Amino acid sequence: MAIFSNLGISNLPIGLLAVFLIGTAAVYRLVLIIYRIFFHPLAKFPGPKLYAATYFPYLYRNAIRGTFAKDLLRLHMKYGPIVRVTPDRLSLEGTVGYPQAFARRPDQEEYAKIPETYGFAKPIGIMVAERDDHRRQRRLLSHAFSEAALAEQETYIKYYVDLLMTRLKERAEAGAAPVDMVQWYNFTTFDIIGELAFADPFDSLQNSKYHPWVKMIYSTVKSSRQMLFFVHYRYLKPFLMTRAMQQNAKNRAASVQLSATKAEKRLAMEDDARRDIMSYVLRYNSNDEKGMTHEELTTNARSLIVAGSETTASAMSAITFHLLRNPHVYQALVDEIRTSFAAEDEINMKSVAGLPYLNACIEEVLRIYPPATTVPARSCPGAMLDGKYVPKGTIIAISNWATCHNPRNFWDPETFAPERWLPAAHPRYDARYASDDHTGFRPFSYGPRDCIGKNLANAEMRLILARLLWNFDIELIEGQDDWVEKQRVFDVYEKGPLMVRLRRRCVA
Ligand code: HEM
Repeated sequence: MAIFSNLGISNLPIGLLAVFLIGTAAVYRLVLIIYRIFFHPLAKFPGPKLYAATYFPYLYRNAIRGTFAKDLLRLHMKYGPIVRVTPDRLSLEGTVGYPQAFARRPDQEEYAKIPETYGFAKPIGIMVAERDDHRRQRRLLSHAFSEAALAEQETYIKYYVDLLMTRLKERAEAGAAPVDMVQWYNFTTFDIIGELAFADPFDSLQNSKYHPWVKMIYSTVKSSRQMLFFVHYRYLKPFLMTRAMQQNAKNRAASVQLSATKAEKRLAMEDDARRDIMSYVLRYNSNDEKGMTHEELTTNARSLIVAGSETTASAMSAITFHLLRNPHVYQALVDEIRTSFAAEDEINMKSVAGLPYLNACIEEVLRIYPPATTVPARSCPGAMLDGKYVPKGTIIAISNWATCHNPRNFWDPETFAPERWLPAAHPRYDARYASDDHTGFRPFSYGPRDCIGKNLANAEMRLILARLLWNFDIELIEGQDDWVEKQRVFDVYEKGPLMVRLRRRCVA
């Protein structure tokens, strides 16, 4: 109350005092809004005024409604490659963001990761570590993702792709009832990465059902996103925090615990005959300051599972959807796969890497349906972007979705056209796509923190797709045209089932 007596208002009646306080708060908000819209250093960047004035529209659409990742296309089409989306946040198209902010910046301060956006309290682990710590961990992990390591891991990957084929053949033979491909791709990618990171698959393919941890993972990612809303609007928590959100938050805690237990189990193993990701890290990990700490090892094991499964399964689900909706593309890919090999056992990671149309289909799905719709945000160190100064501490994030769907960057962007990625010498090359601007197409991000698992992801996608189309004729069950359109995004796509009918192909 000393403050009130200093202001000389301690003797005001309580009602008047309340009016005074509310009035002061309202004037403060008004002045703040005017400042943010007209005088803030980011005022020179275009965007809706409401977004510049308050965090609410961005946070509500992003964290609660899950529509913001796709809304960004409209904003970028209207305002250009840089749009102000909150008082202190800019959304960038990849055409500006990748070359100007994400590229290597030797001798300059980096655009730093923001641990809270991942739900991390501390900068531990490769995803959020600061520059030097990141470099050390990345160097150690990169042994496990080299071409040579990938070749050694093929045995594990092949085992699960074989198992997927077996399970799908069982389904096809049991009367061609429709199957949900989202679920089967999830089973496969989680089993593979579980085997590679923990030496412990989730046995989803074995049991033909979700492991509870895998089932939880989507809700744990969603929970991290939703909680960001309540960081800004704590007082709305009792009104907007639904039972489902509370359950998501509990799932997140359980999932962190389970992955720590699995990682501990792997670290306790003495099996140096294994050639999984951990075996490489441990082989090069020393006990001096260049190695990874125990906490980093366990945190990274979980990060690999989250980063390496959902993303690849999303891309696989979407490629299936787009192929089946575009029969001429489906047929061209089937023809390439079925004429390139004499027998199924010729299909391996090396032999599929050279199939141009298959590679073009994968590039195209990563464009039209980038598994990371928005690349994790960074904090600007104070730098020029597109000729304008962006102050230190401004949050920037690149929208892959807006970049890849903007007709300024890609001709006929809503059409699934693998032809745009073919070399001019290919018989299916189509010159209409020659004007596409590929600068902003970086589905695996760019620079020193780009995706370490991109070779693994591409290898998995090529192998699964080639084996699938070798073995089956596939048909989309009707009534699913809006499968992509209706998906919301909470960092990852909220995918519904993708129902297809599989028929075993008759091989003479
Ligand atoms: C289609 C599949 C995938 C896509 C589209 C994808 C995309 C991405 C993106 C956009 C990033 C963020 C980079 C940044 O913040 O600048 C990332 C990081 C990362 N990804 Fe992937 N990813 C995929 C598969 C995988 C796989 C299979 C693994 C490994 C098992 C993996 C492991 C990682 C790791 C460890 C990071 C952090 C790298 C670092 O900070 O140095 N990803 N990925």
